[in-house]
Amino acid sequence: MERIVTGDQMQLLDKYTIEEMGVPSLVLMERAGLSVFEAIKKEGFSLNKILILCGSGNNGADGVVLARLLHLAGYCTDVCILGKPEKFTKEMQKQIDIGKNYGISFVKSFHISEYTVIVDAVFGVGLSREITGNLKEIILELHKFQGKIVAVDIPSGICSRTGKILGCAVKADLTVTFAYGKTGLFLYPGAEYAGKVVIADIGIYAKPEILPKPEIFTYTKGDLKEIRRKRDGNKGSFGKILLIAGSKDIFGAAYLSGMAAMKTGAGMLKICTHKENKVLFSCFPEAMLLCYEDDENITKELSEGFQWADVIGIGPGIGLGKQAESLLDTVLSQGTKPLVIDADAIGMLKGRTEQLKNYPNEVILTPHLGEFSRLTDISIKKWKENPIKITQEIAKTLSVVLVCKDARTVISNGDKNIYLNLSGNDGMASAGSGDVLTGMILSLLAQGKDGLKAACLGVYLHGAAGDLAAKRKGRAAMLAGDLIDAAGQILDEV
Ligand SMILES: NC(=O)C1=CN([C@@H]2O[C@H](COP(=O)(O)OP(=O)(O)OC[C@H]3O[C@@H](n4cnc5c(N)ncnc54)[C@H](OP(=O)(O)O)[C@@H]3O)[C@@H](O)[C@H]2O)[C@@H](O)CC1
Ligand SMILES: [K+]
Repeated sequence: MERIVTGDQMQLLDKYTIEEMGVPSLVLMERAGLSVFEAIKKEGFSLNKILILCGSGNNGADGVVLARLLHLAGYCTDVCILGKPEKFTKEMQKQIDIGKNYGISFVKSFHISEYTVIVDAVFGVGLSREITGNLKEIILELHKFQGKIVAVDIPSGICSRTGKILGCAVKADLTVTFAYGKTGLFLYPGAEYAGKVVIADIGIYAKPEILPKPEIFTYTKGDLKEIRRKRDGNKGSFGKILLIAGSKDIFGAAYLSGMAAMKTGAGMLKICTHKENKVLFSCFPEAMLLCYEDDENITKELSEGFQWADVIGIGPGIGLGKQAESLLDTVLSQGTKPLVIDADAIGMLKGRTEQLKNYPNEVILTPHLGEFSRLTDISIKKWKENPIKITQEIAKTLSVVLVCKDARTVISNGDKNIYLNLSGNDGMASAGSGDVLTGMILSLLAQGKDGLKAACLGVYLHGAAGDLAAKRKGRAAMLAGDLIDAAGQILDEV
C-alpha cells in the first residue's frame, strides 16, 4: 500500500520537514532538481537543446536547480523565467543568483522548435487559480511542441487535489513528482496530462498524524500477497457464496459474476436465478443453482441459503421488476452475512436506505457513477469535483463500504482513510466488467477478508487483470470474461 497526497497535504509535509526536522528548503530543492535530472537522463530523451520554463515560486526554483545541473553536465540549456520578479520566493531568488554565478543561460523569449526537451517548472502544488493571459497562450503553444515535455512535480495547470484543468494545462510525457504521488496526477483529466509518473524521494519526512484527514492510499501488486491460498485449505475454508443474479433470459451477468468468484479462489457458489437460466447448469456445473419461477415466493429457500452461505451478493442482471424488489427486500430483512450490492439492486436502494443502515453485517456497494448519482442525487459532475470527500461522506452516511467505480475507482468505509485505485485501463469499460468485479469482491469476502480489504483488493485485482488482458488481447478487443482468466494468473504469481 502506498500513500498518495493532495497538494495541500504535500505543502504541510514540506513545511514540517523544513521547520520541525530542520532540513533546509534549499537542500530539498537540490534533491528535487537532481531527481528530475536523473529521471530525464534515464528516459533516454534526445537532449540536444533543453528549455526550462520557470514560475516565481519554488517549482520554478526546482527548475533553476535542474538548469544548473544540466549546464554543468554539458547539456545546452536555456532558462526562461515566466514569473514576476516581485513574486519570487527567497529560494527562487537564491537559485537565480547561484545559476548566474555558474553562467547558465537565461533567455527572455524562445522558439519552441529550437528545443528537443521542454521542462515545465512554472507551477507545482502552489497553483491556486485558473491560468489566464500570456501564460495561458504559452502553455497552449506547448501543445504543438514535437519534442518531449517533462513536468516538475505536476504539469502546470492541473489542480493537485482534483486533477481538474485550471484554465489550461501542460501535457507532459514525463512527470517527476516529489515524495508522494499527488491525487491530481492520478485523477482524470490530470492523469492524461501527467504522462509517465516517476515518484522521487527527496528526503521529505513527517509524522502522518500531522496530515489533515482523509489520508489517501493506493493498493499495489505486493498487497495481493494477502490473498495467497492456504496450502491446507478445503472448499469450506475458502468460503461459500450465495449470489442472487440474472433474471428471465438474462444469464450472462450471473455467469460472469459467479465465474469470477470461483476463479479467484472461492470455495463454493450457489446462484439464485430465474429458472429460464438453467443453461447455467450445462456451462457452469461447478455452481449450485437455486431457481425461481415467475412471481414465485422463495423466501423460505433464500433463508436457508442465508444460513448456508458465508457471504451474500445481489444485483448483477436481476432487473428492476417486482420480483427483483422482493428478492432485495428479503436479503435486507433476513440476511445476516456480509453483503455485496451491485448493479440493478443499487437502482432499487433508493427509499431503502434505512434498511441498508440497519443491516446487521458489513455491506459493500459498488455503483458506477450513474448509479451513484441516482442513489444520492449528487451529480456526476459534482462527484468529479471532489471524489475523495464525497465518497467518504456518503459511505459514512449510508454505513457501507462504498466503491465508486470510475476510471479511478474510489473506495471508502467512511473512516479516516480512503483508497484510490490506480490499476486498470479503458478496455475494461465494457459490458460485464462490473459483474466480474462483484464476483471478485465476493470471493475475497468469502475467503475471510473484511469488507474494506475485500473491496480494495478486489478492485485492484480487477484492474490488474484488465491490464494483463489488455496486453494479451488489446484494449479494444478484450472482453469482461478475459479479466477472469487474467486474474487467476496474477493471483498465481503473487
Ligand atoms: N517548500 C519547499 O521548500 C519545497 C518545494 N518544492 C517545490 O515547490 C513547489 C511548491 O512551491 P510553491 O509553494 O512556492 O508554489 P508554486 O507551485 O511554485 O507556485 C506558487 C506561485 O505561483 C503563483 N500562482 C499560483 N497560481 C497562479 C496562476 N493561476 N496564475 C499565475 N500565478 C499563479 C503564486 O502567486 P500568488 O498566488 O502568490 O499570487 C506563486 O507565485 C512544489 O510543487 C515543488 O516543486 C520542492 O522543491 C521541495 C521543497
Ligand atoms: K510544473
